[in-house]
Amino acid sequence: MIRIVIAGPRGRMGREAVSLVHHTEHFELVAVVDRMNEGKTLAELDGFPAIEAPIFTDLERCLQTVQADVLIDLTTPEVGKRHTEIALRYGVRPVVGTTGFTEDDLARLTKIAEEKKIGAIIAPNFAIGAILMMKFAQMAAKYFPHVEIIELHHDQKLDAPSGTALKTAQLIQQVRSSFMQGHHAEKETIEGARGALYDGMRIHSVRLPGLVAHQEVIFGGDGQTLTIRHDSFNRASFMSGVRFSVETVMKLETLVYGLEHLIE
Ligand SMILES: NC(=O)c1ccc[n+]([C@@H]2O[C@H](COP(=O)([O-])OP(=O)(O)OC[C@H]3O[C@@H](n4cnc5c(N)ncnc54)[C@H](O)[C@@H]3O)[C@@H](O)[C@H]2O)c1
Ligand SMILES: O=C(O)C1=N[C@H](C(=O)O)CCC1
Repeated sequence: MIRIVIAGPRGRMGREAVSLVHHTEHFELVAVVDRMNEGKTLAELDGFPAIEAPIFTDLERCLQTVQADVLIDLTTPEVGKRHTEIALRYGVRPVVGTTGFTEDDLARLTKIAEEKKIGAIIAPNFAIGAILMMKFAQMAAKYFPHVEIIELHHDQKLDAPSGTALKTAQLIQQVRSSFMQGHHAEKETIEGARGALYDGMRIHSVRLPGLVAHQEVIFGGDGQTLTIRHDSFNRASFMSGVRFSVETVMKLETLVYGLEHLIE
Protein backbone atom coordinates (compact mmCIF):
# COMPACT_ATOMS: atom_id res chain seq x y z
CA MET A 1 0.00 0.00 0.00
CA ILE A 2 1.43 3.41 -0.97
CA ARG A 3 0.24 6.25 1.30
CA ILE A 4 -0.39 9.41 -0.70
CA VAL A 5 -1.00 13.11 -0.02
CA ILE A 6 -2.43 15.20 -2.88
CA ALA A 7 -1.82 18.96 -3.01
CA GLY A 8 -4.36 20.84 -5.13
CA PRO A 9 -7.25 18.32 -4.91
CA ARG A 10 -9.92 20.77 -6.12
CA GLY A 11 -8.03 21.69 -9.31
CA ARG A 12 -8.60 20.23 -12.78
CA MET A 13 -5.72 17.76 -12.38
CA GLY A 14 -6.17 17.30 -8.64
CA ARG A 15 -9.73 15.98 -9.06
CA GLU A 16 -8.55 13.37 -11.58
CA ALA A 17 -5.71 12.39 -9.25
CA VAL A 18 -8.10 11.95 -6.29
CA SER A 19 -10.20 9.63 -8.47
CA LEU A 20 -7.11 7.70 -9.62
CA VAL A 21 -5.89 7.15 -6.05
CA HIS A 22 -9.40 6.23 -4.88
CA HIS A 23 -9.75 3.60 -7.63
CA THR A 24 -6.26 2.08 -7.30
CA GLU A 25 -6.20 -0.86 -4.90
CA HIS A 26 -2.64 -0.38 -3.63
CA PHE A 27 -2.92 3.43 -3.22
CA GLU A 28 -4.32 5.10 -0.09
CA LEU A 29 -5.19 8.82 0.10
CA VAL A 30 -4.08 9.75 3.64
CA ALA A 31 -4.57 13.56 3.39
CA VAL A 32 -4.93 16.46 0.98
CA VAL A 33 -3.48 19.98 1.01
CA ASP A 34 -5.88 22.66 -0.15
CA ARG A 35 -5.87 26.48 -0.03
CA MET A 36 -8.93 26.31 2.28
CA ASN A 37 -11.20 23.85 4.20
CA GLU A 38 -8.71 23.14 7.04
CA GLY A 39 -10.20 20.68 9.54
CA LYS A 40 -12.74 19.19 7.13
CA THR A 41 -12.38 15.91 5.29
CA LEU A 42 -12.53 15.44 1.52
CA ALA A 43 -15.85 13.60 1.95
CA GLU A 44 -17.41 16.87 3.18
CA LEU A 45 -16.61 18.74 -0.06
CA ASP A 46 -19.02 18.84 -2.99
CA GLY A 47 -18.27 16.50 -5.86
CA PHE A 48 -15.87 14.16 -4.04
CA PRO A 49 -16.36 10.48 -3.14
CA ALA A 50 -16.73 9.46 0.51
CA ILE A 51 -13.01 9.58 1.35
CA GLU A 52 -12.28 10.48 4.97
CA ALA A 53 -8.90 12.06 4.14
CA PRO A 54 -8.23 15.13 6.35
CA ILE A 55 -7.70 18.51 4.67
CA PHE A 56 -4.72 20.68 5.65
CA THR A 57 -3.86 24.15 4.40
CA ASP A 58 -0.18 23.76 5.27
CA LEU A 59 1.98 20.92 3.92
CA GLU A 60 4.43 20.95 6.84
CA ARG A 61 1.61 20.54 9.38
CA CYS A 62 0.15 17.81 7.20
CA LEU A 63 3.42 15.84 7.06
CA GLN A 64 3.93 16.29 10.82
CA THR A 65 0.48 14.78 11.41
CA VAL A 66 0.05 11.94 8.89
CA GLN A 67 2.40 9.18 7.73
CA ALA A 68 2.87 9.46 3.96
CA ASP A 69 5.11 7.89 1.31
CA VAL A 70 4.36 10.14 -1.69
CA LEU A 71 3.21 13.72 -2.29
CA ILE A 72 1.44 14.32 -5.61
CA ASP A 73 1.67 18.05 -6.30
CA LEU A 74 -0.73 19.62 -8.83
CA THR A 75 -0.83 23.25 -7.75
CA THR A 76 0.88 26.38 -9.10
CA PRO A 77 4.53 27.02 -10.00
CA GLU A 78 5.56 28.84 -6.78
CA VAL A 79 3.59 26.51 -4.48
CA GLY A 80 4.84 23.42 -6.32
CA LYS A 81 8.48 24.40 -5.80
CA ARG A 82 7.94 25.04 -2.08
CA HIS A 83 5.98 21.80 -1.62
CA THR A 84 8.61 19.71 -3.40
CA GLU A 85 11.33 20.99 -1.09
CA ILE A 86 9.22 20.47 2.06
CA ALA A 87 8.29 16.91 1.01
CA LEU A 88 11.94 16.00 0.40
CA ARG A 89 12.97 17.44 3.77
CA TYR A 90 10.27 15.31 5.47
CA GLY A 91 11.40 12.16 3.61
CA VAL A 92 8.22 12.03 1.49
CA ARG A 93 8.74 11.30 -2.22
CA PRO A 94 7.38 14.04 -4.49
CA VAL A 95 5.60 13.26 -7.77
CA VAL A 96 5.20 16.69 -9.30
CA GLY A 97 3.05 17.52 -12.30
CA THR A 98 3.13 21.24 -11.57
CA THR A 99 5.10 23.10 -14.24
CA GLY A 100 7.21 26.28 -14.17
CA PHE A 101 10.40 24.86 -12.60
CA THR A 102 13.64 26.57 -13.76
CA GLU A 103 17.00 24.84 -14.22
CA ASP A 104 18.14 26.44 -10.92
CA ASP A 105 15.07 25.03 -9.11
CA LEU A 106 15.78 21.57 -10.51
CA ALA A 107 19.46 21.72 -9.52
CA ARG A 108 18.61 22.79 -5.95
CA LEU A 109 15.93 20.10 -5.52
CA THR A 110 18.16 17.40 -7.05
CA LYS A 111 20.84 18.24 -4.47
CA ILE A 112 18.37 17.83 -1.60
CA ALA A 113 17.04 14.51 -3.04
CA GLU A 114 20.60 13.18 -3.35
CA GLU A 115 21.58 14.29 0.16
CA LYS A 116 18.47 12.56 1.51
CA LYS A 117 18.85 9.56 -0.89
CA ILE A 118 15.19 9.84 -1.72
CA GLY A 119 13.32 9.54 -5.02
CA ALA A 120 11.46 12.40 -6.69
CA ILE A 121 9.81 12.75 -10.10
CA ILE A 122 9.08 16.10 -11.74
CA ALA A 123 7.23 15.41 -14.99
CA PRO A 124 6.22 18.34 -17.23
CA ASN A 125 3.88 15.94 -19.01
CA PHE A 126 2.46 12.62 -17.75
CA ALA A 127 0.80 11.62 -21.06
CA ILE A 128 2.59 8.76 -22.81
CA GLY A 129 1.81 10.29 -26.21
CA ALA A 130 3.51 13.52 -25.18
CA ILE A 131 6.61 11.64 -23.99
CA LEU A 132 6.79 9.87 -27.36
CA MET A 133 6.24 13.18 -29.19
CA MET A 134 9.26 14.62 -27.34
CA LYS A 135 11.40 11.54 -28.02
CA PHE A 136 10.46 11.56 -31.72
CA ALA A 137 11.24 15.29 -31.90
CA GLN A 138 14.68 14.65 -30.43
CA MET A 139 15.27 11.89 -33.04
CA ALA A 140 14.12 14.15 -35.89
CA ALA A 141 16.28 17.10 -34.78
CA LYS A 142 19.44 15.13 -35.70
CA TYR A 143 18.32 15.29 -39.34
CA PHE A 144 16.30 18.54 -39.25
CA PRO A 145 18.09 21.17 -37.13
CA HIS A 146 15.63 23.93 -38.13
CA VAL A 147 12.67 23.61 -35.76
CA GLU A 148 9.90 25.64 -34.17
CA ILE A 149 7.72 24.52 -31.27
CA ILE A 150 4.07 25.56 -31.04
CA GLU A 151 2.34 24.70 -27.77
CA LEU A 152 -1.40 25.25 -27.33
CA HIS A 153 -3.18 25.21 -23.97
CA HIS A 154 -6.41 26.32 -22.25
CA ASP A 155 -6.49 29.99 -21.29
CA GLN A 156 -6.34 29.39 -17.51
CA LYS A 157 -2.73 28.21 -17.69
CA LEU A 158 -0.34 30.33 -15.56
CA ASP A 159 3.07 29.57 -17.09
CA ALA A 160 4.35 30.17 -20.61
CA PRO A 161 5.99 28.53 -22.37
CA SER A 162 4.60 25.22 -21.15
CA GLY A 163 6.81 22.79 -19.25
CA THR A 164 6.45 20.36 -22.15
CA ALA A 165 7.67 22.92 -24.72
CA LEU A 166 10.68 23.77 -22.57
CA LYS A 167 11.49 20.10 -22.07
CA THR A 168 11.18 19.50 -25.83
CA ALA A 169 13.59 22.37 -26.53
CA GLN A 170 16.05 20.99 -23.98
CA LEU A 171 15.92 17.50 -25.56
CA ILE A 172 16.48 18.99 -29.03
CA GLN A 173 19.35 21.14 -27.72
CA GLN A 174 21.14 17.93 -26.63
CA VAL A 175 21.40 16.66 -30.23
CA ARG A 176 21.57 19.91 -32.26
CA SER A 177 24.56 22.24 -32.69
CA SER A 178 23.61 25.59 -31.28
CA PHE A 179 22.75 28.21 -33.94
CA MET A 180 20.36 31.11 -34.49
CA GLN A 181 17.51 30.21 -36.84
CA GLY A 182 15.85 32.55 -39.34
CA HIS A 183 17.32 35.45 -41.31
CA HIS A 184 20.21 37.27 -39.60
CA ALA A 185 18.55 40.64 -40.38
CA GLU A 186 15.07 39.57 -39.19
CA LYS A 187 13.26 42.32 -37.20
CA GLU A 188 9.99 42.12 -35.23
CA THR A 189 7.61 44.96 -36.14
CA ILE A 190 5.39 43.89 -33.23
CA GLU A 191 7.31 42.70 -30.15
CA GLY A 192 6.95 38.97 -29.55
CA ALA A 193 5.96 38.12 -33.13
CA ARG A 194 8.70 35.53 -33.43
CA GLY A 195 7.96 33.88 -30.07
CA ALA A 196 10.30 33.00 -27.20
CA LEU A 197 13.94 32.24 -27.98
CA TYR A 198 15.60 29.08 -26.64
CA ASP A 199 19.12 28.33 -27.91
CA GLY A 200 18.30 29.77 -31.37
CA MET A 201 14.89 27.99 -31.68
CA ARG A 202 11.50 29.65 -31.29
CA ILE A 203 8.69 28.58 -28.98
CA HIS A 204 5.16 29.92 -29.58
CA SER A 205 2.45 29.75 -26.89
CA VAL A 206 -1.24 29.76 -27.83
CA ARG A 207 -3.87 30.18 -25.05
CA LEU A 208 -7.54 29.65 -25.90
CA PRO A 209 -10.69 28.37 -24.18
CA GLY A 210 -11.63 24.97 -25.58
CA LEU A 211 -8.05 23.71 -25.66
CA VAL A 212 -6.61 21.26 -23.10
CA ALA A 213 -2.91 20.53 -23.87
CA HIS A 214 -1.47 20.24 -27.38
CA GLN A 215 1.89 20.66 -29.06
CA GLU A 216 3.31 20.68 -32.58
CA VAL A 217 7.00 20.45 -33.35
CA ILE A 218 7.61 21.58 -36.93
CA PHE A 219 10.89 20.78 -38.66
CA GLY A 220 11.91 22.38 -41.97
CA GLY A 221 14.44 21.12 -44.51
CA ASP A 222 15.12 21.38 -48.26
CA GLY A 223 11.71 21.25 -49.94
CA GLN A 224 10.07 19.44 -47.01
CA THR A 225 8.66 19.85 -43.51
CA LEU A 226 7.95 17.29 -40.83
CA THR A 227 5.30 17.94 -38.15
CA ILE A 228 5.05 15.89 -34.96
CA ARG A 229 1.88 16.62 -32.99
CA HIS A 230 0.34 15.44 -29.73
CA ASP A 231 -3.10 16.28 -28.30
CA SER A 232 -4.48 15.67 -24.83
CA PHE A 233 -8.26 16.07 -25.05
CA ASN A 234 -8.89 15.52 -21.33
CA ARG A 235 -7.02 15.22 -18.01
CA ALA A 236 -7.62 11.46 -17.83
CA SER A 237 -4.87 11.27 -20.49
CA PHE A 238 -2.31 12.13 -17.77
CA MET A 239 -3.41 9.59 -15.14
CA SER A 240 -1.60 6.44 -16.30
CA GLY A 241 1.59 8.53 -16.10
CA VAL A 242 0.72 9.68 -12.58
CA ARG A 243 0.10 6.08 -11.50
CA PHE A 244 3.37 4.91 -13.09
CA SER A 245 5.26 7.78 -11.40
CA VAL A 246 3.88 7.01 -7.93
CA GLU A 247 4.92 3.36 -8.30
CA THR A 248 8.32 4.20 -9.76
CA VAL A 249 9.30 6.98 -7.34
CA MET A 250 9.25 4.41 -4.51
CA LYS A 251 12.25 2.68 -6.17
CA LEU A 252 14.34 5.81 -6.90
CA GLU A 253 17.09 7.46 -4.84
CA THR A 254 17.40 10.68 -6.82
CA LEU A 255 15.31 13.26 -8.65
CA VAL A 256 14.24 12.41 -12.21
CA TYR A 257 13.03 15.28 -14.41
CA GLY A 258 10.88 13.91 -17.23
CA LEU A 259 9.32 10.48 -17.76
CA GLU A 260 11.40 9.94 -20.91
CA HIS A 261 14.20 8.81 -18.53
CA LEU A 262 11.97 6.11 -17.05
CA ILE A 263 10.20 4.53 -20.04
CA GLU A 264 12.01 2.16 -22.43
N1 LIG B 1 2.53 17.22 -15.81
C1 LIG B 1 1.40 17.13 -16.48
O1 LIG B 1 1.13 16.17 -17.23
C2 LIG B 1 0.37 18.21 -16.28
C3 LIG B 1 -0.91 18.11 -16.83
C4 LIG B 1 -1.83 19.13 -16.58
C5 LIG B 1 -1.46 20.20 -15.79
N2 LIG B 1 -0.19 20.26 -15.31
C6 LIG B 1 0.23 21.32 -14.38
O2 LIG B 1 -0.36 21.02 -13.13
C7 LIG B 1 -0.62 22.23 -12.41
C8 LIG B 1 -2.11 22.26 -12.03
O3 LIG B 1 -2.89 22.32 -13.21
P1 LIG B 1 -4.48 22.42 -13.15
O4 LIG B 1 -4.94 22.60 -14.53
O5 LIG B 1 -5.00 21.33 -12.29
O6 LIG B 1 -4.63 23.82 -12.35
P2 LIG B 1 -5.87 24.32 -11.45
O7 LIG B 1 -5.73 25.81 -11.38
O8 LIG B 1 -7.13 23.73 -11.94
O9 LIG B 1 -5.54 23.67 -10.02
C9 LIG B 1 -4.56 24.13 -9.15
C10 LIG B 1 -5.06 23.91 -7.74
O10 LIG B 1 -3.99 24.22 -6.84
C11 LIG B 1 -4.61 24.78 -5.70
N3 LIG B 1 -3.63 25.52 -4.90
C12 LIG B 1 -3.07 26.74 -5.13
N4 LIG B 1 -2.27 27.08 -4.12
C13 LIG B 1 -2.32 26.06 -3.23
C14 LIG B 1 -1.71 25.83 -1.96
N5 LIG B 1 -0.89 26.74 -1.39
N6 LIG B 1 -1.96 24.66 -1.33
C15 LIG B 1 -2.79 23.75 -1.89
N7 LIG B 1 -3.41 23.92 -3.07
C16 LIG B 1 -3.17 25.06 -3.73
C17 LIG B 1 -5.71 25.70 -6.26
O11 LIG B 1 -6.67 25.99 -5.28
C18 LIG B 1 -6.25 24.82 -7.37
O12 LIG B 1 -7.32 24.02 -6.90
C19 LIG B 1 -0.18 23.36 -13.35
O13 LIG B 1 1.13 23.75 -13.02
C20 LIG B 1 -0.18 22.72 -14.72
O14 LIG B 1 0.74 23.31 -15.60
C21 LIG B 1 0.71 19.30 -15.54
O1 LIG C 1 -2.88 22.24 -18.33
C1 LIG C 1 -1.68 22.51 -18.18
O2 LIG C 1 -1.28 23.53 -17.59
C2 LIG C 1 -0.66 21.58 -18.73
N1 LIG C 1 0.58 21.84 -18.52
C3 LIG C 1 1.66 21.00 -18.93
C4 LIG C 1 2.82 21.82 -19.42
O3 LIG C 1 3.04 22.97 -18.97
O4 LIG C 1 3.58 21.31 -20.25
C5 LIG C 1 1.30 19.95 -19.92
C6 LIG C 1 -0.04 19.36 -19.71
C7 LIG C 1 -1.12 20.38 -19.44
